[in-house]
Order: sequence, then structure tokens, then C-alpha cells
Amino acid sequence: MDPETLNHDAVVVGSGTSAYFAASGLKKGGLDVAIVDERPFGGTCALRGCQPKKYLVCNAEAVAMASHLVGQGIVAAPKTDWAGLQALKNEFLSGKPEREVEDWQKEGVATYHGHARMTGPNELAVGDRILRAKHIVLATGATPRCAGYPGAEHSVFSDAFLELDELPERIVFVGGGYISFEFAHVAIRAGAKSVTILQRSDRVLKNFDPEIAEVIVAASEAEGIDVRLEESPESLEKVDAGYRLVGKSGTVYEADLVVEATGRVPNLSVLEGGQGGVDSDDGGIKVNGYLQSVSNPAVYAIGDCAATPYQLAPVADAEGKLAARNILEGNVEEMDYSVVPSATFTIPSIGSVGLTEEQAKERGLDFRVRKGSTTGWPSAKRIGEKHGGYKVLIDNTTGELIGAHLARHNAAEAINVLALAMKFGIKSGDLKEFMWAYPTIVSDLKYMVG
Ligand SMILES: Cc1cc2nc3c(=O)[nH]c(=O)nc-3n(C[C@H](O)[C@H](O)[C@H](O)COP(=O)(O)OP(=O)(O)OC[C@H]3O[C@@H](n4cnc5c(N)ncnc54)[C@H](O)[C@@H]3O)c2cc1C
Ligand SMILES: NC(=O)c1ccc[n+]([C@@H]2O[C@H](COP(=O)([O-])OP(=O)(O)OC[C@H]3O[C@@H](n4cnc5c(N)ncnc54)[C@H](O)[C@@H]3O)[C@@H](O)[C@H]2O)c1
Repeated sequence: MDPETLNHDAVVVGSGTSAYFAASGLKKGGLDVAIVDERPFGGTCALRGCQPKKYLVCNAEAVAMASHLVGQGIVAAPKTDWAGLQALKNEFLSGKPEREVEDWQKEGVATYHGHARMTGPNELAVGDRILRAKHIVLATGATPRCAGYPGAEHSVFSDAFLELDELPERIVFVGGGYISFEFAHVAIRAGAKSVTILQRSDRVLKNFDPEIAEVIVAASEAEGIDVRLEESPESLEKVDAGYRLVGKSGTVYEADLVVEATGRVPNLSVLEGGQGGVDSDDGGIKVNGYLQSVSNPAVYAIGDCAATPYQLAPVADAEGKLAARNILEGNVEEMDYSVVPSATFTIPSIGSVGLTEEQAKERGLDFRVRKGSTTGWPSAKRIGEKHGGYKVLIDNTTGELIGAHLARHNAAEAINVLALAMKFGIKSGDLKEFMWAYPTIVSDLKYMVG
């Protein structure tokens, strides 16, 4: 029997955050839109990333806030009830994919559930259907990189950690990036007895300023997280009591759980067979500044699957919005990555935007650096914060910020203010003179900028 063929103006593959903004933009622009996903609708951020993770992080923060003041006005540190925490998180997740599908259908967007594969420049096979469209938006996200050492099949990825019914006592995280650090802080606050991070190179949190990353390493070690640099797994085996990981250094790590977080690679299964004429490499689907495939003008690629510089939810959102606009209006605007704030939800958190000091030097810019520790400041002392620092880079000619990096309580929130200042060219002198609500973490920014 011939497959059923269905025609739409635009088909979006993926139902994550980038797809959401692309599909809703295209629909608002009057197109007949379809959206396809092989997994439950909602994507990584909502179902397996930012949102469920933040439930665990908020619990860890509550425990940490109280723990930091034990003996200074707090009698005893609270303890995490892991099952209760998971129940709270699962309440948020329960029924979410079904509601997403209903919402799309109410909006008049067709939904298909199944694996999509490009079978021509304007065509996709989804199960026993063929979807044809003038425009195809690929928003297929990324999947965890497999480190590929003997026994790696005994390890799990971030999805499994988020769903643990019980918290294991001994956990090894492979990779010293965003996921390992955030989850290690959750695990140690929730009562894990031994938490280790193995980082292949001599530097963790490579997307952040090294001095700011150092603050987090110190804070992690002070809580008992063992951060091992220049270490990665040689082998992993199941033993009677858990797992035995042998590091390249020869060190043996005994664990009840090994979590791999060594980066995420673009999910390009939609291109298998090469019939779509869409060029890609290990970095993802190759696009021009308008987010249009460099080899097939009918295709746009957005979010983690595109060979663009970030794998972050707000970037995926912005790319989704812009792809819809460029499809509707005809390549009117290129994507602007000049101000992308990012946070790591460790304790304390990191907030970062713009250039690091290294990058500013490489570019030969004329700038000054304001940096220091925040641990002596009243805003740190009153919460018992023992680790904190900042680094702000200011252009000597314009007085504008070119980079800002914070590691302290609420840094992940405060960085948005500096990102806004960077985006709209507010000068450091004006930030210093501004009348901030006081005493707030954000009002401390005035001491950092000049
Ligand atoms: C644990 C974790 C925590 C994170 N925390 C943060 C954070 O705090 N802040 C932040 O900014 N970012 C965070 N991120 C990153 C963020 O989640 C991603 O950048 C973002 O979700 C990417 O969205 P997307 O739309 O590109 O793809 P996704 O949301 O991954 O959606 C892709 C969808 O495409 C579907 N798909 C793929 N191939 C096919 C196919 N062939 N056929 C049909 N369907 C297909 C998949 O099933 C999936 O649902 C986190 C990521 C992880 C893993
Ligand atoms: N707060 C956030 O915004 C947030 C949180 C989680 C994830 N994310 C996104 O998801 C992406 C993936 O996160 P991630 O933590 O997996 O990746 P990452 O790129 O942040 O870190 C991976 C780390 O693993 C190291 N590594 C690679 N192979 C290794 C090996 N064999 N042994 C030891 N170390 C090894 C790398 O050198 C790197 O430092 C991030 O890059 C980020 O874009 C964002």
C-alpha cells in the first residue's frame, strides 16, 4: 500500500523549546503548520532538562541556605526527602506532553507522533505517512555524547539521574561541565555520601571565566565534592557492591551510580540517508546567519541541532522566533549572538555574559577589569556565604561592559541585569549611579562596575 501523503505549508521536526517558537510564529503568520516528535511532546528543557532540574536545585538551595547558618541563628540543617522532592517534580511533569498536543491542536497545528526522516528536499517520512512542505524546520535537539570506554554501558545519562527513585550513596560524574556540577551539588546536599567529578582536562566549566570556575571548585570541595582534574574513565565494570571505575590515572572509584555528562551532540537522525540534501557535520546542521540550511533553502535548523554557538534554551527560543520570521518575511534578519547570558545552578550559582578576560585579550581590546571576592560583603555574611567572586570587564573607550562573570548567591538572577545593560549599551558609570532597590543582591552590582 502506498503511504498516505499529507501537504502542509511548514513542518517542524521536534517539539522542544525552539520548535515551539518556530511553529507558533509560523502559525501566527498564517501558515498551515505541522509539528512532529518521536518522543513525548515538550522536548528536553521542559521534560528532561532546565525545568525538572530546577526542582532539584531549589531543594538543594533551601538546604544549603539553612546549613550555611547553622550555629549562627539556625539550629539544625534540614534534610532532603528525595521521594517527596521527586513527587513535587513529577506533579509538574504529569500530563504535560498530552496538554502540549491538545494545545497545538486547539491552535490548529497538526501533530504527528513518530520518527521523521527526510526523504527529499521538501519531504519527510513519518511512520507510514509522507509529509510534504514548502518549508521544513529542523529542531531535533541534541543527545548525550557517549564517552565510549569499556563498560560505559553501565553508566547513565542526565535523564536517568533526574528520575532516580532513590539517591545512591556514591556517585561519580564523568565530565566537568554544566550538568555534572549542577547535579553534584544537588546530590551532595540531598545526602549522597560520596560525590566525585572526573574532568578530562585541567579545567572545569570551560564555558566560564577560569577564576569564576575556581570559586565553584572551591565551594564544591568545601561541601565534600571530589573534583578530579586530568582524569577520565579507562574502564567501568559491575561488581557485587555497585560499580568499579578505573581512571586513566590508575585510581579506582567505587560507585553506586556513574553519570556521564561529557557534552551533548546534535541529533541528526532526521537526515539519515542523505535524501534531504541538508549538509551537516559533528557541530550540527550547517546554516547561514538566517538559520537557513547552506545546501537546501527549504530547510531551516534551530536550537541544539544547528551548528550555531550555544546549546541553551533561550538561544533555542530566539532561533525559533527568528527562523519563523525569516521564513515568513524572506530572510530579513541574521541571528545575533553578541549578548547571551548563561547560568550554572551550582551553590553558589554562576552568572556570566559577554567576553571572558582571555577572549577580550585575544581580541586586543582596550579594557579594564574589576574583580574581587564578595565573601566579606554584608550580603554574603548575612547568609553565611563563604565562596563568592566577580569579574567585570569594561571597555576603556566607551565605558560599556564587555563581559561580566559572577559566582555568588543569586548570580544566576543578577546576571540578567548586566546582560540587559550590555545589550542596550548602558555605561558602567550610569549603572553605578542608578538608584537600585536596597539592600538586594542586584544593588551590589554598583560596587562591581566602577
Ligand atoms: C539536564 C539538562 C539541563 C539543562 N539545563 C539548562 C538550563 O538550566 N538552562 C538552559 O538555558 N539550558 C539548559 N539545558 C539545555 C537546553 O535544555 C537545550 O538547549 C534546549 O532544550 C534545546 O532545545 P531544542 O528545541 O533545540 O531541542 P529539544 O528540546 O531537545 O527537542 C528536540 C526534540 O526533537 C525530537 N526529535 C529528534 N529527532 C527526531 C526525529 N528524527 N523525528 C522526530 N522527532 C525527533 C526529540 O524527540 C526532542 O523532543 C539543559 C539540558 C540538559 C540536558
Ligand atoms: N545551566 C545551564 O544552562 C545548562 C545546564 C545543563 C546543560 N546545559 C547545556 O547542555 C550542554 C551539555 O552539558 P554537559 O555538562 O554534558 O557538557 P559540557 O560541555 O558543559 O561539559 C562536558 C565536559 O566533559 C568533559 N569531558 C568530555 N569527555 C570526557 C571524558 N571522557 N572524561 C572526562 N571528562 C570529559 C569536557 O572536557 C567538558 O568539560 C551544555 O554545554 C549546555 O549547553 C546547560
